[in-house]
Order: sequence, then structure tokens, then C-alpha cells
Amino acid sequence: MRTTQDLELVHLTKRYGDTVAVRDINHVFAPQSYVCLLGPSGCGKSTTLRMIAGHESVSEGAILLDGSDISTLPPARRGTAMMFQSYALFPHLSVRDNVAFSLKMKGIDKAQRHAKADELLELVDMGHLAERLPAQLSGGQQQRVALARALITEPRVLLLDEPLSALDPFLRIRMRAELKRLQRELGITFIHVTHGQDEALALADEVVVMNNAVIEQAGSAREVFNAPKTEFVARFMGGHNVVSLPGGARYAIRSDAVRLADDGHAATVTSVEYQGDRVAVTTRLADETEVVALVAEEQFFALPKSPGEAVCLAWDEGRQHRLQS
Ligand SMILES: Nc1ncnc2c1ncn2[C@@H]1O[C@H](COP(=O)(O)OP(=O)(O)OP(=O)(O)O)[C@@H](O)[C@H]1O
Repeated sequence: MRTTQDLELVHLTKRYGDTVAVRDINHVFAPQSYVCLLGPSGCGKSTTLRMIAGHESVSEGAILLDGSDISTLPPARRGTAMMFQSYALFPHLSVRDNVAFSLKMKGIDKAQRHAKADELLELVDMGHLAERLPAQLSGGQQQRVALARALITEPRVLLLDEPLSALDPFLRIRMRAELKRLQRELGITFIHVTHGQDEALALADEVVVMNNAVIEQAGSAREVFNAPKTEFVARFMGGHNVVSLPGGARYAIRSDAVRLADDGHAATVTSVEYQGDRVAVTTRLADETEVVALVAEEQFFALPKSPGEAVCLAWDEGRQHRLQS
């Protein structure tokens, strides 16, 4: 449901000379939601985020928060805060002073800003390292400090540009759960830019898929994954096959909905990949379309197939999903 507290993009466009980085996008972000802006490199995600933050001017259109246009306000007066990929901590300041920095700029006295900084450091589980310098912290710890520093301004919307990309896979999964917890506890909107589909599916209440400077599809993670509108979204989200059926229409079918059957679409196995709980059987249809069937491990080994073998593929009609052309 739409409320006056929404963050709204209205005909938002960004041009760099002849390059259109963001083209006439319209979107309402529900308050208190975790949103992932997802898309391939160069699709305009970071530019969109930077325009919301106020680090990039708007060429055309408006950014509304609470119904008022914030698109020409300086970053600190927008009600948004941004956490950068590089963390951008001041190397000569302690963790506490890094977090308190923006309050110092506002002229808030030392005792008060330190108390607030300590409160936020506790929130991100860094209270015990408040005296350290950034160079004495691990990457994951620096990131927590950067988060606390962004949150000290009590933003309505926290903007995160690829916040997990510098972390190793183990830490990435841990931090992703932390981000989700923080968003829930704080009850504010997080807009998180990523090019990781898994990350977006795991985190987002709403996934906004961008491609070529426009929003290709937006919806809940389940909706975008299960009902991709376009071939681009189906392929980009992964886990889908795209096939042409008689009549010429294009359909997406999830790989885990495709079965090896006694009759159906004739295909030839091109490769077999064991994935532990299941086996990915890649096949080629007569029209050369590649179709992957994800078969439960036990089922596959009851009747194993090898590359070069002829098979039949089947799926329930209800699982095929028509794509916009
Ligand atoms: N300062 C700039 N000057 C000129 N062109 C730019 C500038 N910043 C971005 N662009 C162009 O705008 C388009 C969108 O860039 P943007 O950084 O928003 O993409 P992105 O989706 O965030 O990509 P990535 O995932 O690689 O960061 C690209 O074609 C890029 O080359």
C-alpha cells in the first residue's frame, strides 16, 4: 500500500553527455522495506543510488521523500545516508570518532556525540573496539564501523552500494544476515545495490531488476524469480530455461520443473553435473535450444543418463511462464 512516507522516483533520468545512465524511471519504494537494486554491470544501479543520496545531480525528474522533492537538497539534509563500498573511513580517527564525525560537523558536543557513537557501535557489535584505528580492523569490522557511521544521522533510508562485495564468501553470508536484522530492528528502508542474484533473493522484500538504464521488473523476490516478465529477467535471475513453443511464443521454465520422462520434448544430453542433492542434466532440443533439468539425486541414479544419450523432457504446463516479447 502506498503512503506519504514512501520514497518515490518520478521520471528520473541521468545523462552523462550522450550516455543515458538512467532513463525515465518511476518507482515507489515501500517504507521500512529491504530493497535490492539488481542488474548487470553498467545498467545504472549505482547512478540511481547516488542520485537518491545526492552525490549525483538529477538530469530530469524528481526524488520524493514524504511527498517532498529532495532532489536538489544537499546529501546531509535529505533524510538518506549512504554506506560506500570502500567504507571511506578516516584513517587517523579512532573508530568512535569516525562514527561520531557527522555529529561533530553539526556542532554536537563531544560527550553527546560519543554517547551516540557508542550506542551505534553496540548495535553493530563493535563497542569493544571503539578506541582502535581503522587500519587495526579486519575488512568485516571496518564495514560495521561504516554502517554505524551512516546510521548515526538517523536516516529514513539507508543506501548501500555493493556492501558485501569486498568480503570473503563466509563473511558475506554472515553480514547479509546482520544487514537484514539491522533493517528490521531499525524499521527503516534499506536500498542495497548488488549484482548478485542470490544476495538479492536472500535479502530483499522487493527486488528491482535494472537493465540498460531502465527498471525491467520489480516485485517480491519470489515473484521476480517465479514469474520473470522478460527473457532478460529469466536469464539474469538464473535457474530458468527459455524455450520457444509452437505458435512462436517464448516461455520460461524453471530447471527444477523439467523432468526426464518417457515422452515429451526430444532432446540429447550434452553434459551431466553432479551437485550433491541433485544432478544438473544439460540437454539440447532439436531446434538447438539448451534446456537444463535439475533432477533429484536419487531419481537420477535410478536411471542415469550420459552425454550423447537421447532423452525426453517434460514439464507441467502450469510451470511454463510466458515471456513478453
Ligand atoms: N561519471 C560518469 N561519467 C560518464 N558516464 C558514467 C559516469 N558514471 C557512470 N557512467 C555510465 O553510466 C552507465 C551506468 O553506470 P552505473 O555505474 O550506474 O552502473 P552500475 O549498474 O552501477 O554498474 P556496476 O555494477 O558496474 O557498478 C554506464 O554506462 C557508465 O559507463
